[in-house]
Amino acid sequence: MEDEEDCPELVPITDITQDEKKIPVTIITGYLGAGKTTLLNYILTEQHNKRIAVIINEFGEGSAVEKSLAISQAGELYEEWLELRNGCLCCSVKDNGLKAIENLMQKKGKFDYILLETTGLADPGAVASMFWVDAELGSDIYLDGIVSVVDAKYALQHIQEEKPEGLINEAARQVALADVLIINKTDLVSEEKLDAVRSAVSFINGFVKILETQRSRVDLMDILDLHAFDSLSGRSLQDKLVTSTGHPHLDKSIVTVTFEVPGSISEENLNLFIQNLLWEKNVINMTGNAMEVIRLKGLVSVTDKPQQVILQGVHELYDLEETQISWQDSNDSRVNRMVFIGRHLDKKILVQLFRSAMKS
Ligand SMILES: Nc1nc2c(ncn2[C@@H]2O[C@H](COP(=O)(O)OP(=O)(O)OP(=O)(O)O)[C@@H](O)[C@H]2O)c(=O)[nH]1
Ligand SMILES: [Zn+2]
Repeated sequence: MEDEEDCPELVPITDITQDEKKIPVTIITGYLGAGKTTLLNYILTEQHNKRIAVIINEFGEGSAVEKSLAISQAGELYEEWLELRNGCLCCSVKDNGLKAIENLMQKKGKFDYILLETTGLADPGAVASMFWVDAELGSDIYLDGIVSVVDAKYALQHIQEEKPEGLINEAARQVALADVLIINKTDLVSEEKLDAVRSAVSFINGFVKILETQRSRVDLMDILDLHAFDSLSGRSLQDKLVTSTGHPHLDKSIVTVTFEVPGSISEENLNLFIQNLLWEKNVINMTGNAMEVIRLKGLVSVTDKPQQVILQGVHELYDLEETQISWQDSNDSRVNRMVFIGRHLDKKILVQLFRSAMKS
């Protein structure tokens, strides 16, 4: 009979969702040696009012000992959760962070934020995706944002490095996926160099918020609680679209493309449009290359839906979510606003395809 007390019927579903506080996760990514661990160390030793759980990736063998020394101060590598003086929790792992997060969930209540460092060569998109595919994880935590750290001295070199045909440069990919970008080690470069890094980065990702640091010293407020994936309100996206400058198309590099098309699209056609792009990869540009979308964001008007719908995509995965805002209440008449970050993107073709998907 005890089981019946937990029966879902006894508790209104709305109460469950309101009571369950999901824990935000921020992914810290960036090229080898850019300053990710320095950032996490800084956060772990600063006084702040958050209880942050940090997962540090120790993939690069060389620096592993040095890092753990810095944090544990015991000179030992550890894989268990370690409680620090300022209330934070820390764990270093050798493989992917998923297992560490699962272990961490057993300590629920001891922390209210998770920071996850990916290895320097990791594709943060794959890590981000895991929050969408793992339903069990998804009920406890949510992805708040992706922070990328670049090395001011080597960023240009890393970003511009040519990869063999078909491969995307991972440094550029990390910039493309970032919600916040930290240009670290500014002490090592001239103002001119810093300018060049700044423009290279905004060329790739027209929406990224840029911070410039030494020793990864950031204001926590600038990197936490971004709600980059859940509260992309119609207004903020519109503001972004208005202020963004059109970036010229350049083959072989990652660029940002945005458009706005008034009207509505059926859910079915919207899914087809996205799937052709993300899954089938059969959308071709003028030079015959398949468009490759790394990051996709949108505010769409779906036929027969009174609410605004938010579209979020990272690589092959995407998600359509109805917002609380209905089109009637907002001052906007129905319009679709889309942002694509990726390679071989052609705005004209994307708009044409979207328009024809609206008609059919
Ligand atoms: N000059 C200078 N050095 C820095 C700065 N920030 C970090 N470093 C140094 O850069 C090196 C790499 O920093 P980490 O924080 O370990 O970099 P990481 O991104 O975690 O490196 P991986 O985990 O190997 O990818 C360390 O020796 C740091 O002390 C900075 O602002 N200026
Ligand atoms: Zn690191």
